Amino acid sequence: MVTLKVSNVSLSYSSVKVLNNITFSLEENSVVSLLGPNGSGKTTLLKTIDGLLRPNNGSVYVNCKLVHKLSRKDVAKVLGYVPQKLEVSELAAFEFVLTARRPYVDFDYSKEDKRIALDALKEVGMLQFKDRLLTELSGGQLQKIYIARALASGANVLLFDEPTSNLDPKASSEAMRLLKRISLLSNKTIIISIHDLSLAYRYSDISIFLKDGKIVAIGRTDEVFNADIIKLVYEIDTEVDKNKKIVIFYY
Ligand SMILES: Nc1ncnc2c1ncn2[C@@H]1O[C@H](COP(=O)(O)OP(=O)(O)OP(=O)(O)O)[C@@H](O)[C@H]1O
Repeated sequence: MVTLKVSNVSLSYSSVKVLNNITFSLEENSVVSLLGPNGSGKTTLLKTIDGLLRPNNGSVYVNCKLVHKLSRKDVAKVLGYVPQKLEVSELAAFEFVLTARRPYVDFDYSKEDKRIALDALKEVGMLQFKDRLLTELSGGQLQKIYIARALASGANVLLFDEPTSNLDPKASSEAMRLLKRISLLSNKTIIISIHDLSLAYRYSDISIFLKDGKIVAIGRTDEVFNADIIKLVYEIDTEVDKNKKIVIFYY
């Protein structure tokens, strides 16, 4: 089932066009890598999908609903956006994950809300850290708590802006494995903006390559990931090793 449809989206900051006629549809149970050099428009596209930025042209639909017509409360029920810079407040992990239930709450969180938050913490393997303050977590642990919060929101389209950028190699692959598992178990569509080509190649089902605000290539990762596309997008020489599922760079 198609969960996200981006149709002819263009967006300019002042007079500079940053997204140029972006069109694609995604289905549930998929991990999607959003790739492209610095400044190619990845964050702008994620924020536009989340309704934080309004496109000059085109539309974004989630579960067939036009995102820019929804209230922020209703957007939070269908889309979870996790920015690159994770904010750290003086909340315990459980309290923070519970805030994902705010759009559903009139007065106070229900037993069901609390159960959903605990289940999400369990899902990401962080139940034992539920009472730990966010300020006292490592970068990898904090990323997992943010993933738990996105899960607890009930949204079926989750957007992550460079979730691995501050993580060491082990924590990065753990986070990607977790997102992959969640997409399969919970019927989510997960878009991840990412610079690590090997992680994208190994863990994503679909890849979207952006350059100068345009889609250069989109399709199944095993079909679109090749040295020619990477050269076109990043202007570097690589070899894509299909057996080891890694991208080797020739500097
Ligand atoms: N608020 C803004 N006002 C004006 N220009 C902006 C604004 N935000 C981003 N830009 C410009 O839009 C372009 C796309 O930026 P964006 O952050 O979407 O790229 P990106 O692909 O996410 O980059 P990176 O990989 O470095 O995070 C860049 O040229 C950037 O300078």
